[in-house]
Amino acid sequence: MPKTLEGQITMEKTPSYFVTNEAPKRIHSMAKDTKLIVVVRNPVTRAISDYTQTLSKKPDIPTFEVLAFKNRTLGLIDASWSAIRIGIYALHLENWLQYFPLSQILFVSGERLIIDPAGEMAKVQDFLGLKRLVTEKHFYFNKTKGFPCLKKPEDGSPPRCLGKSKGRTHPKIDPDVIHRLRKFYKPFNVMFYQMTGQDFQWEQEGSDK
Ligand SMILES: Nc1ncnc2c1ncn2[C@@H]1O[C@H](COP(=O)(O)OS(=O)(=O)O)[C@@H](OP(=O)(O)O)[C@H]1O
Repeated sequence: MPKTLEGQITMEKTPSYFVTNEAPKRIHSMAKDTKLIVVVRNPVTRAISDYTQTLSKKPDIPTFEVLAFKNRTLGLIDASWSAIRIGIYALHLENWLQYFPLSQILFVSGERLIIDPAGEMAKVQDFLGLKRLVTEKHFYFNKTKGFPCLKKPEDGSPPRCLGKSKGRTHPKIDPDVIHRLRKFYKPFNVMFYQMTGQDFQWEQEGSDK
């Protein structure tokens, strides 16, 4: 970590911290006033996205449908597969709440981040006690990329989209498998909404498209 000067905040991004058992205790013992930001998306889409990322590096892995089940005939989901386990957000959050109050954690909706990046960034800036400097004018929707991209109107620098590995097309997954995964996640999602006081609406039709 670089030294943080007066008036500065230091930020660090490691997605795996959220699901690492030892992380809350370690971060708390380092700085208990640390603010935490977690971007969460529909766990079904998250699992497919995770698989898509692995597949791009290891094209020979079994299909998503095969990996998702311990026993497909019995409909038994393999919750030990990391792509699935990571999406059990309530389980991971419970671990963090042993060390940090909810007020120190901001949950950003991954879906809203795509639909309304400026709106989600306003929440992030408020949470960090920053002036709302990043606003609507810093985003535009890039039709080729299919996602919002960033521009800096102040200095005239070229717009910037996230890299090729973000926003890839997902493979088509058997609808029955999607259905079973939705059912699997539902109680954990409901628990997560209760714990956070936020309804992410992942049960709505089409939210995992
Ligand atoms: N603006 C913008 N541009 C591109 N992609 C965007 C954007 N906003 C959110 N997303 C979604 O971010 C997903 C990739 O993030 P990751 O969590 O995999 O990133 S990281 O590996 O943790 O760095 C990525 O998931 P995939 O679509 O599965 O690739 C995107 O859906």
